Amino acid sequence: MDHHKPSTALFDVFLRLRPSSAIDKERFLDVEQTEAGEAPTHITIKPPANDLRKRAVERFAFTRVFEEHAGQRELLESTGVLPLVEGVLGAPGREGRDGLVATLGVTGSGKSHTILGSKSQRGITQLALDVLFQQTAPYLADVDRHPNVYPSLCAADVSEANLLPAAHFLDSIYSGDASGALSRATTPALVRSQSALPSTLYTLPGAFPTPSFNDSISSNAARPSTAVFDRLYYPSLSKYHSPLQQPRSPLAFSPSRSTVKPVSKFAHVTRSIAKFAHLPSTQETSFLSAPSSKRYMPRVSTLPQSPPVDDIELDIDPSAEYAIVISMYEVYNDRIFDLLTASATSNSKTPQKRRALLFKSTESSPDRKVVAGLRKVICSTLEEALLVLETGLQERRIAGTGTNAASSRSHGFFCTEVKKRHRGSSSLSVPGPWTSSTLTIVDLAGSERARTAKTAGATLAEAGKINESLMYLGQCMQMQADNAHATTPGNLNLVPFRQCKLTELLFSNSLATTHSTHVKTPQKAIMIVTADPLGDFNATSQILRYSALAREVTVPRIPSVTSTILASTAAAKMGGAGGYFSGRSTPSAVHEELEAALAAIGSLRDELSVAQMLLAEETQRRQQAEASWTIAEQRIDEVEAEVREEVWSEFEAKLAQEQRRWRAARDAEMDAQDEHLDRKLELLTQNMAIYEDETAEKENTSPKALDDEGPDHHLDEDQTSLSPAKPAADVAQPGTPAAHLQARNSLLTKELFSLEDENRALRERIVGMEREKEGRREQLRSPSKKMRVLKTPSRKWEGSGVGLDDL
Ligand SMILES: Nc1ncnc2c1ncn2[C@@H]1O[C@H](COP(=O)(O)OP(=O)(O)OP(=O)(O)O)[C@@H](O)[C@H]1O
Repeated sequence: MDHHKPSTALFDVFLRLRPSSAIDKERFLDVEQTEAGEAPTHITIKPPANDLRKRAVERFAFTRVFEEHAGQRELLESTGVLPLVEGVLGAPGREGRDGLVATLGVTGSGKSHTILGSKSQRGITQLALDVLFQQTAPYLADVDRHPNVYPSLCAADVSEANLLPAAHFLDSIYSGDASGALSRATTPALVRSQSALPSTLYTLPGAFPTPSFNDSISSNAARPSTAVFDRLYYPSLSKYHSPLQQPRSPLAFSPSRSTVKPVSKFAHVTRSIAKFAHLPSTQETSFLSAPSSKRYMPRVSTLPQSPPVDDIELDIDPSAEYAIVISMYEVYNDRIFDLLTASATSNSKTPQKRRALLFKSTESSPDRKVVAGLRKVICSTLEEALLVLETGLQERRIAGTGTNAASSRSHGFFCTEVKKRHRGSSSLSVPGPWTSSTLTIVDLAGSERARTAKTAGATLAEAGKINESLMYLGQCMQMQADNAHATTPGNLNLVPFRQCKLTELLFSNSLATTHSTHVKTPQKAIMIVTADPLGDFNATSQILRYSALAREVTVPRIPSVTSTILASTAAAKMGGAGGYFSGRSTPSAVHEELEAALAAIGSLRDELSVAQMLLAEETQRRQQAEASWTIAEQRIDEVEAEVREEVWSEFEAKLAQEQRRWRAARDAEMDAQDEHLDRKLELLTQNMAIYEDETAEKENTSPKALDDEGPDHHLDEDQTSLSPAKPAADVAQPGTPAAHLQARNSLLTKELFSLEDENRALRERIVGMEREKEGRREQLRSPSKKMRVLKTPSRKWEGSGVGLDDL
């Protein structure tokens, strides 16, 4: 096995060249040959002959360069993917280490081919899964047989995930019964016959003509009996089959040949089929491409088996128990979407809106960010893992562009989580806690130029987002390459990975994080840059510039005419100015300097065009933001008017209510005053009656005494109307009953006076309040004073007794 040499960079960067189908194009990329036995590490790119910008030849260094003939297995072995797989398994007694493999390149350069393979070749993802299952098979925890395994795995998950055993997951997707998402019923997908296919399927754009009877016969001819087929390819599911309902092969239909090209609307499904179904090369699609609400389980038998990896041996911890958990998500327009939960994996007839997930620290993972809320599937066999992978791929955003018929429009993340725990020395001992390490394989969307890719509308907008995220990725890659060359730790730059979701997801696990009790080793990462040596020079050179571990501008290629002009110009300048160029300057040195300058100008122009594109996107985004701002402002005005209206009517209602309360209180107080007055008058009247009675009595009993006092010595009518005190002549003798009565009379008179004063004062206050109320009404009628009143409702009108306070 060829293990690459270790590097201090966060990523080891490999370059893979794809065999080009374009024969009429000029090759611009050459691999520098090395001594026998050594793998190439450098390439040079030369601008095309008709390049008007006169760019220089550039030389790039990578960890290793794979030429066109390199196969999938060579890539698996020589890029360090196997050490990554070994890393996630963990050394004996040790926790595993996270690993990341990503591909980067221009659209159509072979990223998906490298990661996911083709119709006949498996990609790194399938190969890594195969190796992983082969190595762990004897040590895999049995989720179905040991009831405590599943709950313990769920409890150990730190990402708020929804964990499911594969059989349950596949059953929920392919059973055709949305309600029974988690039932253990027989999987109808396995018993569905050809006749069950919806007839509308054949009338959809991109669909094949109705299959003939002969087609289905012929396609079945070479297949083993259905029972054998299912035992072979669905071993984990066969245990759920009812003995009464023997499962049949998932399909008995192979589409006939068709010249109908699938339209881009269905391209994402078509692509998955084209890549994984074992169909003749002319067949572009199958029944799986129809957008039916029912899903059909892909056939494992149709997936490529090559290259084999049975002979690969890795170190494994024999004292450990393992569980393999698959999850998949995509980053689309800078948002994360689960590929195993979304609409495509739903049986619902109406498409469900996809919910974006967060990359965050969770309660159980405070020191490390994770994609929270993913659906994760526990797989016991390679077949289950491949079916889950296939299911997720059908959800991924793919569209046809001018440069690739099935272009990835999102960055796809395929995560294989290896859970590991110590199984205990004896069968009775308690197993240790689960630890977890993840191998993440990323298929990045390709950078593209709108002009070459001929994209428009939503696809153009997607391209903008893709290019933007790739530009940020480029900055991070350049920074990490510079750091790798830094001589002292003080010269290290901070990799600006928080600029977008993509870089955050790719880089955040590469940096060491510590926790009070737990130190996790940073992930090991590999970047495979893919390029077509006969493809788009500008786009490819740009990717190479920011992804290469090192770059240098080498001796430029000088076109003969330019060379002559430059030579004569230089000679003239040297001769005429007497050392315009220093004495050591020769014409060839001048040429080199000028060509280097031209090369720099060329590369600046490239950067400028990217910047211009980004600027156009930003301008468009700003205009959209401004439009929505205006709409929002209008809405705010409307809402404000509504609120004002509402508050005003509420205020008026409250005012009327307060007025009613105030009137009632006033009436009550006036009644109380009247009653008080009546009582006083009554008292007075009673006293007067007593006085009259006593006087009469005295007159009757002591006529003499009465004669002494005189005939006018009683309260006359004027006295009842509160006349002033009698003259001194009328004053009775002290100690006599008359004097006593006189004293009482004067007391009552005083009291009467004070009551009358009080009464007058009350009347004046009532009149004052009436005036005040009128004044307030006047105020409220004036709109300019509305708000003043509105602002002080609590002081004036709120609370039960506030109006009365003013009284
Ligand atoms: N090394 C290779 N050998 C054979 N065929 C290849 C190779 N690389 C790419 N191809 C073929 O080229 C075509 C485009 O490749 P692929 O879809 O992998 O590109 P991509 O970089 O993923 O593009 P995009 O970014 O648009 O998704 C496919 O048909 C693929 O099979």
